[in-house]
Amino acid sequence: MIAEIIINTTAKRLQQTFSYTVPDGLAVRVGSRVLVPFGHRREEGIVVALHEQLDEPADFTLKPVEGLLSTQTGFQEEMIRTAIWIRDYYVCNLSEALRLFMIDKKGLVRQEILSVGPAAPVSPEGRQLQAYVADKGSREKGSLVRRFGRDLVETALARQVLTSRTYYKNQIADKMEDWLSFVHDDDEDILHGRRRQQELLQALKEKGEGAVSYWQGQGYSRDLMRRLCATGLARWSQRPARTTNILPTLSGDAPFTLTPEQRQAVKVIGSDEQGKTYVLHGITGSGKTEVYMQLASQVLKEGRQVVVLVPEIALTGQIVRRFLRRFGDDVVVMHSQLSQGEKRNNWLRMQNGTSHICIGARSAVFTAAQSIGLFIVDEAHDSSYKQDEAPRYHAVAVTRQRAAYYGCPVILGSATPALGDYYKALQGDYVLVELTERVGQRPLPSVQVVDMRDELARGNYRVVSDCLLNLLEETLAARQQAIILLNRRGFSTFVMCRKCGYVVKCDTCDVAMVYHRQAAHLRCHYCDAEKPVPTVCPSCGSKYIKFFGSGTEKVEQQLHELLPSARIIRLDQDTTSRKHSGDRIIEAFRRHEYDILLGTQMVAKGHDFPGVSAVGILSADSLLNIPAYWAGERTFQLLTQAAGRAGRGDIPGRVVMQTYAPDHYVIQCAARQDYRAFYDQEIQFRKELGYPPFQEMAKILVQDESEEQVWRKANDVAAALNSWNGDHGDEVAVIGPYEDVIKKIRNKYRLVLSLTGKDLTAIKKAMQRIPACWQTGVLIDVDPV
Ligand SMILES: Nc1ncnc2c1ncn2[C@@H]1O[C@H](COP(=O)(O)OP(=O)(O)OP(=O)(O)O)[C@@H](O)[C@H]1O
Ligand SMILES: [Zn+2]
Repeated sequence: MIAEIIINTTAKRLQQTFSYTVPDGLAVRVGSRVLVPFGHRREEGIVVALHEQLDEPADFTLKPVEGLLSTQTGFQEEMIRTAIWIRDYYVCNLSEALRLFMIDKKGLVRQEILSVGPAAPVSPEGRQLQAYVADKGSREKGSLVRRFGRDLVETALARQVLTSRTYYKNQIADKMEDWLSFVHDDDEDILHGRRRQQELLQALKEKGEGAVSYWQGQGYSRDLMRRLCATGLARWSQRPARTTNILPTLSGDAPFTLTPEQRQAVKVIGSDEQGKTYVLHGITGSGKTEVYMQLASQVLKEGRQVVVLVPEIALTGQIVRRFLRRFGDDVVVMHSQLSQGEKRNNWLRMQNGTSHICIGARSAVFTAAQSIGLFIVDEAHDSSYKQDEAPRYHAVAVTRQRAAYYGCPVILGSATPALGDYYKALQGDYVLVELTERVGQRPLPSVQVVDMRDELARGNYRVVSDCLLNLLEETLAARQQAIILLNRRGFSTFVMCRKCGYVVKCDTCDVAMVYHRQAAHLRCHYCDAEKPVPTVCPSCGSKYIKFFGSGTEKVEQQLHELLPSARIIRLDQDTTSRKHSGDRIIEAFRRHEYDILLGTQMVAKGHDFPGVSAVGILSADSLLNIPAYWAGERTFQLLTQAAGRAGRGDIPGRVVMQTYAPDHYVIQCAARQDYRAFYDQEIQFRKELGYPPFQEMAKILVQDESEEQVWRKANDVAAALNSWNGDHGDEVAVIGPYEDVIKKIRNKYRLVLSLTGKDLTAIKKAMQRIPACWQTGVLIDVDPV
């Protein structure tokens, strides 16, 4: 048997496959991680294909695969296929794509184990060393070197007093947890008079087993459990831990009786037989989560697994908790704050089928599995599903690839579906399923658009309009809660000298620095560099330094002045940098320990706070002015989602949207929360201008510290692409290079090239082989967002 192997490295020149023979008896399959000789070294390889023999006879002898590594965390064939698709679609290395599926990327550890050799020692020290090894058994070389010194150990090896063998293993320790399981209750009588132990035994019998921490939560002490185990009726053991950092209250949570629309959605998606993609367009508060959960439980009954993607785990703790409450131990939660060992445990639980639901942010799309029966992408329009480093994949696209293999459906849930997804649903490529009403016939909030130009004309220079101030006062008086959205953090957005016009910029990026009052410095939002707050102009020395623009910090201060009794909490990158802090802020607000939640787009992410009856959007058009074709779509989504946080309890919601462009169709449609009207208008523009979904797009970013080099590199790329394009009937529009919106970040100049065409498959394939595209500093981004 011949194995085609890819070396686990990102070096471009090693991206081809290499052939090795497979020794008899070595259980190598497609997806195995193996150890192979490579040059003078040993490397980790991944088997991507197996053949009976070579296609063409080789003019050299093939080396054999030396051994299997980490049989547990190998790849399934489906993963290899998906990785190959990612390489071809996103133009990256195969090993980069394969690494996405790996839980222990750098797990390969070399170990030299020494045992007693055939030769007799000559020196007394040698005798001592050999006797020690004979007594203790084989030892790791390092530990013997520490004890006896390197010279002695090396000499013993050279003289064969000791022999050595090399092992490679994956060095990630399993994190264990204590478990309690039921054994039998035949001679239950021995518990006579010990009521609590009897109760525990009964509970155990019903549930079968559970983590010790779970039983503690049920009110049984560890001591009691130990005593029960001493009787032999129950067993105490250790297992790889399941790790959910969001405290699970494992108490059961019963399904709701579905609304007719929810029932219809469950019926349509639940009877899928062809593995279609469903756009679940449900307005805010229409109960999409319940639809997900009932479909998930159907899939579980068939013994298959479910993958649930959520935008950002810290901000979407609520949906995670709902799944945990309903499905308990069957859920693993994947997020970036887990340790390697914890991630590995979760990964293994999915791989061996101990758990059936994997819920997590973007990268959870790569979870291992036995057999996946459903993929759910919540808030599928969210931009966090796109990875912004290589490979620049989109989780929705990966989901569809994997689902095609498993023949299972994909649900793209959102109140504001991505334009491209909705288009495909209308075209019939996807299936559109709609929830048009809020649960409990609650109305959508009423929205008032405030023209900030009028405010200014009336002499109100504050960030908060009179109209919003009134709404907030009424809300607080009624003991309700409010959310305020401002998509800009910090205190002031830039600092300028009024005498000479000097703006304080970052030293390494071509952007103005933002004043952070609490931290008392200026900060660059691109590289996080800091500078002291100037008191005189660094350029002309005048003292007419002025702070312009308002961020969340400033609004917080103004609100305190306007509403002195209000309890206000801020949610933005600055207040959520510490572990779990985002989740804590959100939960404290839910418990009504605060009246106003103020923050960046984080406040608009799927939260379900029944106490919120008012929402204020301070600058509805801030995103609209970004020079990108998706600016309108992003703005509509943000506004509609933010507005949708209001009125999810018993009191109808009210929203104030402040803008300088009240007549803009995006603002108008968002105010009416009319997705379809927005879609009809926007799709028309996209069609006229040839943007996605009518054309495919790719962006190439070229970076270099030298302005001259960056132009040279970018021109090389452009020349190569144009020449390919010319040979192929100019089927792709190659635009650029031109300067990026931000000319320089972290001292690197940035140029952009953009490619558009009906079908970019061919040019992408060519790019894999064009050297100019693989220069350092050249980043290829397919379907950029
Ligand atoms: N059938 C039902 N009966 C009663 N309550 C329900 C039902 N379905 C969902 N709910 C409740 O309705 C509320 C809104 O549901 P959910 O948060 O799932 O909405 P959503 O569609 O995800 O909204 P958004 O897109 O705004 O995040 C939740 O508090 C949920 O518990
Ligand atoms: Zn900077």
